Amino acid sequence: MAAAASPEKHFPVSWDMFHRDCRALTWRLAGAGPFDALVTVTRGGLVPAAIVARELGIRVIETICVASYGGAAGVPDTQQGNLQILKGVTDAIVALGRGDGGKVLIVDDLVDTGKTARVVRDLLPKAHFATVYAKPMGRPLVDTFITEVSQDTWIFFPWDTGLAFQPPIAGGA
Ligand SMILES: O=P(O)(O)OC[C@H]1O[C@H](OP(=O)(O)OP(=O)(O)O)[C@H](O)[C@@H]1O
Ligand SMILES: O=c1[nH]c(=O)c2nc[nH]c2[nH]1
Ligand SMILES: [Mg+2]
Repeated sequence: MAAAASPEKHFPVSWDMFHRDCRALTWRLAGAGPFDALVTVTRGGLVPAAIVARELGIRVIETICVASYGGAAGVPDTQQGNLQILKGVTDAIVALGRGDGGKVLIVDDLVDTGKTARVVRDLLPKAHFATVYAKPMGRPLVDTFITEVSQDTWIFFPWDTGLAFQPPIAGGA
């Protein structure tokens, strides 16, 4: 199944909300550890990974670099294309993620269709997958998340947005 072609609902997330939700995620993860390494799915996973790693005291951090959404200039990247792994993880992390003597935590900002999570899971099948937000299609692929939004909702992260004038509701906005 594909992602919602043109998400109807908006879920804007402020920096404060995001920080609070990442802390809540960490509380939920505390019982699932301890973790020997954290793998963050770039780029969206980088911000929650920094917060979760700080809270859980994880210092071994690796990236898996994946790209799949690419929109036209000036609009959100709501269309998912072919998923590309631009950089994988080291053999040592792959061994840990297969359950060889340690525990790996994967962190991403959200799971939507689950396409990204499936590719990362195939690489690290025994790792614990955590996202801050989840949509129904991708939810079965993650072990821990904090907030679920509907499939036709687009989540707007603070690093993708800024303050802007909002027309009054009475004007038909
Ligand atoms: O469940 P899916 O439908 O696969 O979508 C989820 C992925 O999409 C976004 O990443 P994106 O590929 O847009 O790159 P980015 O992290 O660099 O923004 C998001 O950060 C997740 O990694
Ligand atoms: O900023 C984003 N918001 C979303 O809802 C989403 N889904 C996939 N990729 C996404 N990126
Ligand atoms: Mg991403």
